[in-house]
Amino acid sequence: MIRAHTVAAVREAEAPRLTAGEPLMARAAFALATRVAAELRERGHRVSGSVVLLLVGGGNNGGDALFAGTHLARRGCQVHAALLGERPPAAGLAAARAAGVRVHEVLAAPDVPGAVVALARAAGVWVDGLTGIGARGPLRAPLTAVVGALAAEKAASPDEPVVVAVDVPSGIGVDDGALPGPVLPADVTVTMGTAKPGLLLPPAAAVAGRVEVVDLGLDGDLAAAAPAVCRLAPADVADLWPVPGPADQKYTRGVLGVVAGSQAFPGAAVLAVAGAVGAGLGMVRYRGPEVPTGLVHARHPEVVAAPGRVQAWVIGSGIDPDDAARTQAMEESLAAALAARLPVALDAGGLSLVHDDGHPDLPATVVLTPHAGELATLLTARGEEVTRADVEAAPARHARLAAEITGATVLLKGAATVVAAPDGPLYAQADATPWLATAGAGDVLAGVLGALLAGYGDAIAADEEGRLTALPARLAAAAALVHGRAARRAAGQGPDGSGPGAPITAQDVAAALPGAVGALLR
Ligand SMILES: NC(=O)C1=CN([C@@H]2O[C@H](COP(=O)(O)OP(=O)(O)OC[C@H]3O[C@@H](n4cnc5c(N)ncnc54)[C@H](OP(=O)(O)O)[C@@H]3O)[C@@H](O)[C@H]2O)[C@H](O)CC1
Ligand SMILES: [K+]
Repeated sequence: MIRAHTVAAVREAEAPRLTAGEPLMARAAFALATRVAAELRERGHRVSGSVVLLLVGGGNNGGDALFAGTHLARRGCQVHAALLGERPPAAGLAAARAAGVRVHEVLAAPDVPGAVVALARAAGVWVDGLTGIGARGPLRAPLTAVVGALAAEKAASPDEPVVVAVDVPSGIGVDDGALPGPVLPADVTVTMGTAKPGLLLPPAAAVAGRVEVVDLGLDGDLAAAAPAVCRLAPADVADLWPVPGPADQKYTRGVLGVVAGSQAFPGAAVLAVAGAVGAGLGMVRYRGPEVPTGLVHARHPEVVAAPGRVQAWVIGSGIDPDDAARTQAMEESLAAALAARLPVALDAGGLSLVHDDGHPDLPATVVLTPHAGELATLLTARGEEVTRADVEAAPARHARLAAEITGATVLLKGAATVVAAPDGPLYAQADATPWLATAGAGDVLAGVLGALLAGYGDAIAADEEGRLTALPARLAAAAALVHGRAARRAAGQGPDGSGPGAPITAQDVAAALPGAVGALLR
């Protein structure tokens, strides 16, 4: 699992070590230089003779870049430092000059962006050491223009320069993942001591590239600080996955009640059920009208269409809130779940059940699964004037707001999926593929989540002391990881999303679930 800590937590962890004179910056700079050298080699370039450009800000972020440039110069790189801070870090500058780094006072140039781009055109690696955790707000002039010009140059360059961000891409919202202004997208972010929330949270996560965490020896101090954002890795999900044993039967594996689909949208019933059975569970009880029931049975004859004991519910996929009969069925199953303290996934039309405070203080065992538009509608219905664009610009903040207002856990779907509960860390999962943006994919995800909730349903229902209140959020993040991995698998991409992929349908994703789960458990 990747754990990300806020700027305040990092400062607090660093302070005693800096006071004790620990060489944190030296460690950081050496690791940064090592990564830059590795990037050169991985692209078939010799380190010696390669041209590296340092973009140097006025603080210690720039200091990291300068000391790293010192190491690279000593390894034979031709290193250029563009000084872009009013007061460049003196110690780093002296060390860089002594090692033969060529220093350019570009702030004195009549055309600062032009001067930087001219240096960048000659360099194979650009090291973004403008601002790190000390940045306040969007980048100020002239960095805004410099970064904009470099981003355009990178996009247009046939040579594909590598951008390595120091600690964070300069200008992102370090603690909230916002993109308040222009940022130079990184191929790799070498982050010091611990990951930062902005490297995992959308939209900024999309410009961080591959994140490499440098061990500065802060783990002990940071362990005391609860992480602000977590990202589950496959191994974490494998540890969570309810794998059956010899003593298991369908009720110990988990039975899921599915209230999805309607005469108007029968397919959603098939897809939600397919997501559940593909993820693996004891049994599905499908509750719905004749047409979707017939379709479900045609593809999943093992599904039971009769009422009975369940350990979790999926409610709402493919249901229009204006459909009175289906809305009544949704209300009844939600009421039954709450009365029995069973976990629930509320998807699509099911979200309308929390548009008013008819269910005040929902437990965190209720997991809402909106996309940005549905979350904007929900928040607006609950008195927060919010648009889809607002949610997309700050997904984590709005997911947390909805969790606080409703009491439920919120899984906000998107290119990166954010999970927020009223308490505890945010989760930010980036396991999907753009091919997953296809009709019905959300229905399948609801089924995967339902299967996981059913697997833990009895334990959650029996959890009087609240020891498992953090579990639904973790299961939601796990469902997002498996759903994304199944989509990559179905699209013919690597587990890391590599490769161009190919068109997939929601059913392809469901069909790839057993393989994706099996790959996790290996
Ligand atoms: N603490 C340590 O020894 C270690 C730090 N690490 C690295 O250092 C940075 C944090 O360094 P810090 O000096 O605290 O701050 P930054 O360098 O990130 O940024 C401050 C400089 O940036 C300017 N600034 C601030 N906001 C903006 C903005 N919106 N636009 C443009 N420029 C901005 C600021 O100028 P001021 O005039 O506002 O002072 C400073 O010049 C951390 O990220 C690590 O990279 C080591 O890695 C570990 C040890
Ligand atoms: K930076």
